Amino acid sequence: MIEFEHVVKRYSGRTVIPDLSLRLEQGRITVVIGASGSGKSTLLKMVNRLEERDGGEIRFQGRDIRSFGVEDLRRRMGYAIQSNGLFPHWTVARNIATVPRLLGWPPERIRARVDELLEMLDLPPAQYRSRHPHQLSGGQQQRVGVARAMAADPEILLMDEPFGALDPVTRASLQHEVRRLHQRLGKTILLITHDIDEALFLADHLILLDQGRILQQGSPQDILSQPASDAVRDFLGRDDLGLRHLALRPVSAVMRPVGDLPPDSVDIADSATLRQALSLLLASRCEWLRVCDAAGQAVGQLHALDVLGLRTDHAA
Ligand SMILES: Nc1ncnc2c1ncn2[C@@H]1O[C@H](COP(=O)(O)OP(=O)(O)OP(=O)(O)O)[C@@H](O)[C@H]1O
Repeated sequence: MIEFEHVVKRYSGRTVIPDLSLRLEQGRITVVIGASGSGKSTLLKMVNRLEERDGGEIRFQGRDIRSFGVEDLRRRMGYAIQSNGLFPHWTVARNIATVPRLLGWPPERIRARVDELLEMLDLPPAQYRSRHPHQLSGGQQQRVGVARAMAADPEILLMDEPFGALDPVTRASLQHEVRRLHQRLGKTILLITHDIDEALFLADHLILLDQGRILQQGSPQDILSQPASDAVRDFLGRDDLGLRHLALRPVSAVMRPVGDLPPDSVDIADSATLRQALSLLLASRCEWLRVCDAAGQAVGQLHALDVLGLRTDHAA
């Protein structure tokens, strides 16, 4: 859906992106991760032409992005940024309605869409529709920023560190929200972050950027299991590689059928990751976990060695 071919970008004669080629596939979450100054925001802004490239070509739906009117292009691409960019004197509803109003949607349709998005993002419309941004928490403001980016049902969502300014708990909850929305709506998303755990959690396709060049790209699993260089290993945090692997696998992938369990076993949700399972085992000092579904029904069980990928007969 978006292709970069030998793209070059310079600022005042200084090259920040020397030669970048990549593809963003339809319906996929592509995450670009890189250190500060590696060119992530520049890459993203070249997609909606907030920055113009100096060489190469960028295509959207097979056409050079310069062949679209800038306004048309931006309406087809939702844009959510770290500082959320909400207009302080406008209500939440008006902020979300920015693009639909520009597109001349009838008021009933706008109202229905605003309410639908507020519901989707866990902000009950009756309570939040008429508030102003300063009457919201940081996390709620970010949600409204995401709702606004999605309002006119864009073909692609561009997200520049959308949860950057949030505390870890709110950040984790919004990451889950984005995953859930993506599973439900199947939108193409390009998200930028410098947080490796966020990148591994959200990405279908991960691009590691360093000084405007791609160090490696692929699925999080592929990159973790086959880092292409020491630079990539450093990027992934050498000492935490194993734990990051565990964070990508759900307990349901390795659990055994329900059977007899010692009385001190502890419950874990079937949606939890092996990393969470390991943490729970360490904290509770038990050997066995009972895996339960959302209704609390046991659906399997897990021994500590299963979590570590070391299942033996001894633990059977
Ligand atoms: N408008 C500009 N004028 C001049 N230089 C710029 C401009 N915008 C960015 N740069 C430079 O281009 C390089 C890449 O910047 P960019 O903002 O794309 O990086 P980034 O990876 O998004 O960084 P961060 O994570 O800190 O936001 C940096 O060296 C930056 O100083």
